[in-house]
Amino acid sequence: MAHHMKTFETGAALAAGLADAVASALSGAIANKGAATLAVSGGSTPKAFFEALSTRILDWTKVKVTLVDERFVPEDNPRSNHLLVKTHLLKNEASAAEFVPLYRPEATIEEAAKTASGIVPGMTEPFDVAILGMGTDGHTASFFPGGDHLDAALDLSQPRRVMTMEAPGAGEARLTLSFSALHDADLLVVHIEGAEKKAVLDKALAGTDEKDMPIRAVLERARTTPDIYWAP
Ligand SMILES: O=C1O[C@H](COP(=O)(O)O)[C@@H](O)[C@H](O)[C@H]1O
Repeated sequence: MAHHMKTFETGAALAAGLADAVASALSGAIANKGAATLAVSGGSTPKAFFEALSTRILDWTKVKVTLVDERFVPEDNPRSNHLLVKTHLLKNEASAAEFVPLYRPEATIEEAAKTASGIVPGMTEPFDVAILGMGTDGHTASFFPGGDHLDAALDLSQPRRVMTMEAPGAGEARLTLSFSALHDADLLVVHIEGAEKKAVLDKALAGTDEKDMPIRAVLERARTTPDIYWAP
């Protein structure tokens, strides 16, 4: 499976290195076409990276930020990925960025997904940067093993869109970008930390069943070769 492995000695070094790479990619996109798009993941892993990226100097007024996936909960819920991004990324230099949330206060999650599909960046052309995480169950974005819409979410013939996902391991119902909206980002990163996640990655790399470990779709079929950022 094609990928570029980028290993760092510490989480702090990884956060700085990834922030530099993302800032450079965003600046390049702004120089080339006047604007840039960034999709980021939630969870516990990205906090230090977000803090580092928030200090990088670039024209953040030209950057649209959205989420790779989100729980169907409002922004003030402690489990909201929007809250995480607001707390750790949308500050310092990056406070000038425009954030476009996946969550919409619609009556149903299906309506929220439809509304978000018409608003969030990355639905008409590839993201400049997409940062994926990975759970210890091998999920990425909200592509969970056993997810009710997993097949459609991983189907690259499907349009770029925001989808709904429910799965036994997901907790709340989820909103997620489709794989078709993520796989061709100009810079595609999988950010993982710790020995446990490295073992999960090694297991994913050793097999092919995407339903068992959906991260394999990224490792095997993404048009952009992913950079895997890892620190112990
Ligand atoms: O549920 C989620 O988990 C993954 C991984 O999170 P972590 O806490 O293990 O870093 C994350 O990539 C995803 O965005 C999030 O919704």
